[in-house]
Amino acid sequence: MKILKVKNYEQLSKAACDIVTKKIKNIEHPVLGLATGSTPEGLYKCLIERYEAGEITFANATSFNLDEYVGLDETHPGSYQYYMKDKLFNHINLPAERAFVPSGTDEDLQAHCEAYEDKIKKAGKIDIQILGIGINGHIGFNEPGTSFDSRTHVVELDESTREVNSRFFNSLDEVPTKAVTMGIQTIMDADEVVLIISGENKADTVLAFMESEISEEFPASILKKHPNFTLIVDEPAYSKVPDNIAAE
Ligand SMILES: O=P(O)(O)OC[C@H]1O[C@](O)(CO)[C@@H](O)[C@@H]1O
Repeated sequence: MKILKVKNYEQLSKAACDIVTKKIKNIEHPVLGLATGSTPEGLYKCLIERYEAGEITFANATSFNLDEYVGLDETHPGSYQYYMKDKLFNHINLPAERAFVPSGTDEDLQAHCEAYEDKIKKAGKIDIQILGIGINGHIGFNEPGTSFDSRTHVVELDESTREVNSRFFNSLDEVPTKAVTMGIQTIMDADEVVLIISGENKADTVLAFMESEISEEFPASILKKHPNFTLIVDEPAYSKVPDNIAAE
């Protein structure tokens, strides 16, 4: 595990943007694994700026998003399809037919999950997977207790996750109870994984991550076993980690 400690959210977004930019420039047909939530917004702004400046192109890229709420389609402002269009896809030249986000409205969600895995396989592999983390250690929507062997599947969301994410909805009642998410094994199969964590409200989560044994009770802990994993964390998020916890 490599840890990149940076001062603030701006530097965190730039550090993640530099890593993704390098991949895009060095790989002929890059396959990007993308995340939603508040944390990657700065990364997406930076990628848009570099695209607009002519520094990078997404013409040969493919992307796969981590997750989507069950029951929300792309017209719902709380859906991740809407988020991705709004925050990134509408502003770059990534071909729409290669910008994959799981569907939360497919009639046969089980078949959809299997087809999503097949699409990733067909694309080769995910070259770089961007991740955020939930306060309970979830990655994608893989809540505590999810098998490390899991592939894309339908999950029941933890109440704590629904509460935290209710800020994107008018009320808690509107937050779906289920989601489709890439599995933990799907994430671990990526060539490179970058976890970005920012802000004081994630300080307990970062401490729990740093102290965690590898356990399905704290899904992100498995990332410590990934051969090419970088944690990018800002000072407020790292503020509770004592000096005696070694950062490799
Ligand atoms: O960046 P945020 O908004 O804290 O979200 C953290 C994580 O939660 C999710 O949005 C799912 O709840 C993940 O996809 C994301 O990485």
